[in-house]
Amino acid sequence: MAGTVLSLCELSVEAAGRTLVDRLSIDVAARRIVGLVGPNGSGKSTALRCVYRALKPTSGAVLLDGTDLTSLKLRDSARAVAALTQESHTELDFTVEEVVALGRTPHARGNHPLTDREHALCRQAMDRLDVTHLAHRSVLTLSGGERQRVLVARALVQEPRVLVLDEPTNHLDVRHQVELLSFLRGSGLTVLTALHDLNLAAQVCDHIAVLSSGSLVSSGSPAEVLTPELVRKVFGVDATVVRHPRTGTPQLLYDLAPAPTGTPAPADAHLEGPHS
Ligand SMILES: Nc1ncnc2c1ncn2[C@@H]1O[C@H](COP(=O)(O)OP(=O)(O)OP(=O)(O)O)[C@@H](O)[C@H]1O
Repeated sequence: MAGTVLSLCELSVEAAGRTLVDRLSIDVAARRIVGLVGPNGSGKSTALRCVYRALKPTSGAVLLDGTDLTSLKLRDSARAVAALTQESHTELDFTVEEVVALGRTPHARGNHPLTDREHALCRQAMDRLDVTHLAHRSVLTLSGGERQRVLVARALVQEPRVLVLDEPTNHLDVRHQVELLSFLRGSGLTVLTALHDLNLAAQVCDHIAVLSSGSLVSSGSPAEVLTPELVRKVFGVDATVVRHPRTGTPQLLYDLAPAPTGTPAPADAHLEGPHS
């Protein structure tokens, strides 16, 4: 694909006698956001691990600007690919600003202190992720959502060619979910992200790839991919697709199983209580 920065080419991962990812091919074009969705255990994190080189594929390759990542020195690929992973955490008693500054490590030469430009980059990333007020706090004292935002800030200061995010909205309250995804959408970054929330994926992703049991089962624009048939087949859930009234992106309304007979209808439920 023209303008492709990252390509997963026929990527397969086998472990413990199982195929976890099966000949997966995905292209991520420059400045585009590609979402990887699928049920628990469908292979999303495993595929992403190959991109940030925590895992070596059994076969196939990950290409960055056409070059097989495994042919690059680890330091060079670490500069180019920043990752926020399920395992991203720090047990060290560092302050928030120290952790954010660690994003410059792949670019550092020897023990040089950060330049003025790098300091400005760190400040900007902390502002964007709304963690400036936490700058001097130990990361060990942060809530899950605060820590997640610090780790995204760290990934941004890396100035990567590609940003790989595994469930970046984990732990985030709705405001910070919306802020993070709005920021990503306007950032011009090239992003490959696993997301569980299909409605957020529809709003933020240019392209969605759906994994099921390690295989790509659908790929295209959110409107092409997020159909009731697909959601039923892959997730086993009935859903109605509506259009977001302002943006027109598809949004899913999930059908819950019918409530047992005798359960009050949700609209009336608030009438129950000590005063009713
Ligand atoms: N090292 C391993 N050895 C054996 N099986 C593994 C290994 N790593 C992952 N798996 C299995 O591979 C499958 C895919 O896991 P993966 O974490 O990639 O799924 P996922 O789509 O990211 O899931 P989730 O949505 O729950 O985060 C799971 O069944 C998991 O148990």
